[in-house]
Amino acid sequence: MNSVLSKSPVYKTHNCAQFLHVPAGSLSPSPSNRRITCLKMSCSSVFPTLRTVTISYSELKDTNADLSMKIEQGFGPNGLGILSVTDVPGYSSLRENLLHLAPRLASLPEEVKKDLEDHHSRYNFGWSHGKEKLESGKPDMLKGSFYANPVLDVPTAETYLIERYPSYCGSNIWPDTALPELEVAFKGLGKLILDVGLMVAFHCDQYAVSKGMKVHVDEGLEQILLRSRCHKGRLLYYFPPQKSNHMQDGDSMSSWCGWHTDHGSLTGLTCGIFTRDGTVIPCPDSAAGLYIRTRNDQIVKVYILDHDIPVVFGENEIAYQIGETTEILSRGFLCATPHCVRAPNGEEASGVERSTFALFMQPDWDEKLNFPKEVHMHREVIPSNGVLTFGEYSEKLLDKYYHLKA
Ligand SMILES: O=C(O)CCC(=O)C(=O)O
Ligand SMILES: [Fe+2]
Repeated sequence: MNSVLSKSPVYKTHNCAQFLHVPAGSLSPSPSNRRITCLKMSCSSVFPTLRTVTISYSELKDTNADLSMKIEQGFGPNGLGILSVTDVPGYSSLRENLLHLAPRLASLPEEVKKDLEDHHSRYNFGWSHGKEKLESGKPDMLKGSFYANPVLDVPTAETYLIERYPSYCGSNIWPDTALPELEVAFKGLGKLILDVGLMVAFHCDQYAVSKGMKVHVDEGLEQILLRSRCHKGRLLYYFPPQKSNHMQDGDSMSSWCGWHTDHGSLTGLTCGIFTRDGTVIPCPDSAAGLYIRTRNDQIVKVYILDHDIPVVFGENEIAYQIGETTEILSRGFLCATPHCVRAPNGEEASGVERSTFALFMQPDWDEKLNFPKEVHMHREVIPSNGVLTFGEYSEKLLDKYYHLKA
């Protein structure tokens, strides 16, 4: 395996931040009706900041609550593209437990991390560092990722499926000896974000119905996600400036994570933590963090007002974004969210690391996707009958972007 690894080309993956760049014309020109304020950033540029739409956990779990307005403000054609869920029981400690393990994982000896790599899945299971590409085409050394399915350690035992869809059908790889806490912490947070995400999906379906869309009882977002074996968590660790090259690209908006839309259905995101030598610190550069491009082509930094102090969305909130597959299947009622992550700049940014977690909720590899006649994304991979399984669709996208087979 090592000899294969040493010769292996650099891959980009579907979950990777740099995988899909947003075509300029793909965003709706309609004006956003969200309240916009401006924040002066340390780099002397001014970016509008918007408060995320928030839904409390108790509202969300009430299946009789009409949350259509909030779903529309968050995910609809004029929405911001992100909403966050507050007051989720047990969330804060699960988040802290897992995010603190990211710097520890990243600082394990290289040979230990090598054993956690999975070339066959194009590094979509286990440890991945320097296997994905930056916008410049150079290997992405800025961050390390650890991928696992938080629900199923072995999604299938069928060899032909593992060969056909290695990025979904492979098995989890846990650092049982080097970092045994990781498995429990990863699964705990991943499953909670999934459970809350299913509730978000229920209300997305209700919204689509309220807009007159015919959603067959088995074909709504909630049911598609409920029966999927393809959910994938990604623990992200952004290396501090001196250990990476990002100072070279430091002035660009997407210096830590390029502009992209996620490929699956719904992504759950934690608010990242910033650390120096493993100790939590406030982020030294208010311009650093998650950015979103709105439907009217405005770039905004995502804030919520926490005790009236603007901070990157609340550390006790789970943010959700729409992925491309949902935009396609909902015929545009729910829109994918272009986003990127900016690294901190300046003297004080030295030694600053960022850790966060994303859960990519996506349809099962066997799920038949009926594409509409008019699609503005990846038209060339969709056959004339408009039907592909999610597994086929994902593999075609990997081939399209990378021309590389594992
Ligand atoms: O680091 C973040 O906050 C976002 C990461 C992300 O967008 C991704 O992994 O797709
Ligand atoms: Fe993303």
